[in-house]
Order: sequence, then C-alpha cells, then structure tokens
Amino acid sequence: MIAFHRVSLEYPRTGTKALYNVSLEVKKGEFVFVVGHSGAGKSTLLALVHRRLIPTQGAVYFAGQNLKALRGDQVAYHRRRIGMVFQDHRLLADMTVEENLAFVLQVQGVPRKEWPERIATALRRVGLAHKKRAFPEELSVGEAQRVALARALLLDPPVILADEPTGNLDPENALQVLDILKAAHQRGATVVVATHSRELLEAYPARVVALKAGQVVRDERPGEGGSIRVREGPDRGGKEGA
Ligand SMILES: Nc1ncnc2c1ncn2[C@@H]1O[C@H](COP(=O)(O)OP(=O)(O)OP(=O)(O)O)[C@@H](O)[C@H]1O
Repeated sequence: MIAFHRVSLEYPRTGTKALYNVSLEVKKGEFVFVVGHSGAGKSTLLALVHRRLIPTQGAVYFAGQNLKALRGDQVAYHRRRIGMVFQDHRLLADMTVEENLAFVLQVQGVPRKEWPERIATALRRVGLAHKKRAFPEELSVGEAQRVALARALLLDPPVILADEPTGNLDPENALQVLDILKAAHQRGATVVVATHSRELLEAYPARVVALKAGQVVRDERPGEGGSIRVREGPDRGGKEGA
C-alpha cells in the first residue's frame, strides 16, 4: 500500500536532513506505530505519504504509484484516499460539529441526500451523535479530537495517517482515540500512527517502526520479541539525542 524506497528528505530552507535513506513497506490492512524522539522524522514521514513533501532522493509509492509523478488534480485525488489526523483537532471554529463534517462532504462532491446518514454514522462511531449541534469550543479536548477522527473517517478512506493523535489527551481519552483507530483498522483500513505514547503501544500490539535521527533503527511486528531488523547507519551528524 505504502512503500518508501531509499527515501531522503532535506528541508530546503534550513538544510535539515529529516530522513535519510529510509526503506519501508506497509502492506494493505496493516496497523503500524511510528515511534522516535522529537525531531526523529515521524511527521516528515507522514507528510511524504500525504504528498505534502516530495523526497530529495528516493521514491514514495502509494498503491504502486510514485507520488512524485502526481500533478494538479491527481494530488487532490490522492489525498482523498487518506484520512489525516493531527495532534490538534483543526476543526473550523465557526461551524458546528455536523457542519464541519458536511463541509468535507461538500468539498468532496458527495450528493447532499447522503449527508445525514454519513454524518450520523461517523458520529456514532466516535460516540458523539449527541454533540452534532455543538461548536468546537463547546467540546472537551477529547471530544474535539474524536470529531476530528469522525471527519477523517467520514469517507472510509483506505489509509489513515495519524500524527500524534493523542498528544494533547489524558490516558482515558487517548485510549478512546486508539479504539476508534482500531475499529477503522478492523474494518480494513491501513493505519499508520506516529506517537510518543507508550500506553498506545501497550494497548494495541502492532508493528512498531522506530526512527532515530531520520533513519529506521527498528522494525518489529508483534511476537518478534525485540529483534532488531534494521541496524543504525553510520553517524551522519543527526540531531543529538533524536
Ligand atoms: N518545515 C520544516 N522546515 C525545516 N525543518 C523542519 C521542518 N519540519 C521539520 N523539520 C526538522 O526536521 C526534523 C524532523 O522533524 P519531524 O517533525 O519530522 O520530527 P518528529 O519525529 O515528527 O518530531 P515530533 O515528535 O517533535 O513531532 C527535525 O530536525 C525538525 O526540526
């Protein structure tokens, strides 16, 4: 579903080498945690899949297609296949919960008669059907994040990318978010979650890819018991402690 082939990414303005020679494959229907210290390259990795960044070297493939080759409308079409969740909910403040969801359906060209059913299903999945008329500021942080998940899952995208989705949440809310991601995974989605949270890793045994200073230093599937499959590369002057 997603493949990185010797991908390096250098941010042009600062010259920061955020990823270095990363090769990685995520199969359809996998659930993967991406871990690593702050600055290790987790967000950069997800941004490459979302095609907000293009590799400096190497290639990122999505469903067999080199993302670098996408042009104009194809980029928008590509992003429609991905449900993206961030640490902050990014809901539109002047719209109610249901209006936030309807806005996505409108932008995606979904026929208006389908909206009520789709919105109801999405809110039911995150346990917030009763909050559809609330504005974001009237929600708790955990509820707002669950609405963000409802929005990301609204069109049942085949791939979900979550970048620190529980970073602002207490453990109970974090586990609710994880449950929603697990349910999407069990419905068949491929899910990649960048996280610092040990609790999440313990709550859902899944593949764990560890980044350090922009390189994959560990890639373990459940039951592999800590085998290191990818060794650290030579020191290339990466961020200390990252
Ligand atoms: N837009 C940018 N321009 C320049 N450098 C950047 C940019 N975004 C990130 N970086 C740098 O790239 C490296 C990787 O950052 P990235 O955000 O991918 O790490 P991360 O693992 O997601 O960190 P965190 O857990 O803190 O979110 C860091 O050294 C960071 O400072």
